[in-house]
Amino acid sequence: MKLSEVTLSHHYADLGDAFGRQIAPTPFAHPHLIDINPVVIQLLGINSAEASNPDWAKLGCGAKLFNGSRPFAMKYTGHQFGVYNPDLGDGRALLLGEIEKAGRRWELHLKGAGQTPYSRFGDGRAVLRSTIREYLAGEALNGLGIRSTRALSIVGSDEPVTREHIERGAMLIRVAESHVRFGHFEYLFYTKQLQAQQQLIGDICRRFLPGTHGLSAGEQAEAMLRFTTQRSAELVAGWQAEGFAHGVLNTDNMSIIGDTFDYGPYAFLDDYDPTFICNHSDHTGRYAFEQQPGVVLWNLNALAHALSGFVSVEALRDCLEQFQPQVSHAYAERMRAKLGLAVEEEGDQALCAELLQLLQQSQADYARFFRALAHYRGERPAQALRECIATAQQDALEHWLEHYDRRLAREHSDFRARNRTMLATNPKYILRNYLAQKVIEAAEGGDYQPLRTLRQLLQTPFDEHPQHETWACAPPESGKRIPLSCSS
Ligand SMILES: Nc1ncnc2c1ncn2[C@@H]1O[C@H](COP(=O)(O)OP(=O)(O)OP(=O)(O)O)[C@@H](O)[C@H]1O
Repeated sequence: MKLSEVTLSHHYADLGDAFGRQIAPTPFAHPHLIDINPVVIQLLGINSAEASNPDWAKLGCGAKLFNGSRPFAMKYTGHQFGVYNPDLGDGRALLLGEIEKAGRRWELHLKGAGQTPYSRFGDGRAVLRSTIREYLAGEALNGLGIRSTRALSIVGSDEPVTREHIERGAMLIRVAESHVRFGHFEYLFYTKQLQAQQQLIGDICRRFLPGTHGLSAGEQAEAMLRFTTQRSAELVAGWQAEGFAHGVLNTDNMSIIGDTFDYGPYAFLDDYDPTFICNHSDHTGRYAFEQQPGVVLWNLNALAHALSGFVSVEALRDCLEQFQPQVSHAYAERMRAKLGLAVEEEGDQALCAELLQLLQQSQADYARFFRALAHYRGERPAQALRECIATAQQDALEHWLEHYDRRLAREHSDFRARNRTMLATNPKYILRNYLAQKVIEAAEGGDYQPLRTLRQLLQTPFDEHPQHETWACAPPESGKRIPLSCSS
């Protein structure tokens, strides 16, 4: 499809006034295209050659609208750091509409598009820094097989936007199968709009749970909660296995379809530190890395409560009780794959726990250790692994390797097969904070090539790219733990 042939439909705006307001974007005066995502272009069924279409700069900032576009600010609320906030909604983003491709409907959401009725005191803008971070993170998580929103484009401007410093405004077209958050249901529940809530439950069911067609409102609400619980469990298991800390797991940042949603002060772990807090506004560690499964369950409780007009307490409880076993199962599966274990055994959890303890005590780089483990073939000394581990923990490493050797001996595959699958499971390229920072600084100076290179590497994070070896390094001491705030 050519860009000029793209026509959006907009089922969400058709749901009615209870769900938000139609509102025009406030475009940039002098927009320029910073990057267009070739993978997402294809996903949407747009011809690859259209990547060079000059219209993207205008389309990516609302200066020109896609055919059929009906920019719409969605109303939602949510629990932020455990406290209910009734004043949320799309304060700087607009749902433009959706494109259907191969039976899937992709919504386009323009972030940074100016003020809306839900902006409160905000300027409705996003800055280049946070836009790049969101753009790259969506690709990084997708590349690792973890559900996430993605982005189609980044458009920059010369418009000054005041944050801690003066920065430049940018916009991003976010793409997801749904932008509905837990907070949408909380809003309709706390404002006692149960009929509208039923409409939204029906809408999610129609799109994602076709088997629920014809069921009662209560049955549909329960099916939706089961679906969201399962998806959220898989999601958080993926984060824990790949070392991703979200940083702001408020219920307005929780997607009903289990996508990673809203990238603020997130970080991938460098050293394995389960207590890691990536958000410097999180003084109590509510959203620390190791707290994520518990916090996601807390959020699911908030969602369940919001559905209590339709579902009995017993059924809600039953749904939520599935969460912990679902997380354990999904996490164990991912960790077995990371360890190169095809067969499931009872002692695997202990093997994994022992390793994580070793990595933590050693302050070892999480991603690099697993990548090195893929090349391990029982050699002594296990030099590449020893180099990942602190001197004081070398005996513990030896002990763990003996355990691992015995375990590998019970696998059916040989080294070559294990090496191949482990290299396709343990990424070589990680979106480390210092890399994102490097790319942002280049972009702020007008050089977008590092951004495009890193985006490409993250889209195929398991492949070797010898010409880009430096992007696969662990950070220097000075690049670790760059503190980030929510300001975006
Ligand atoms: N610059 C801003 N102008 C207006 N509203 C804003 C601005 N920044 C954040 N908000 C609003 O504050 C609330 C919380 O913001 P948060 O940072 O969680 O979301 P966001 O990054 O703006 O958007 P999303 O969750 O869609 O990714 C939301 O209602 C959001 O729309």
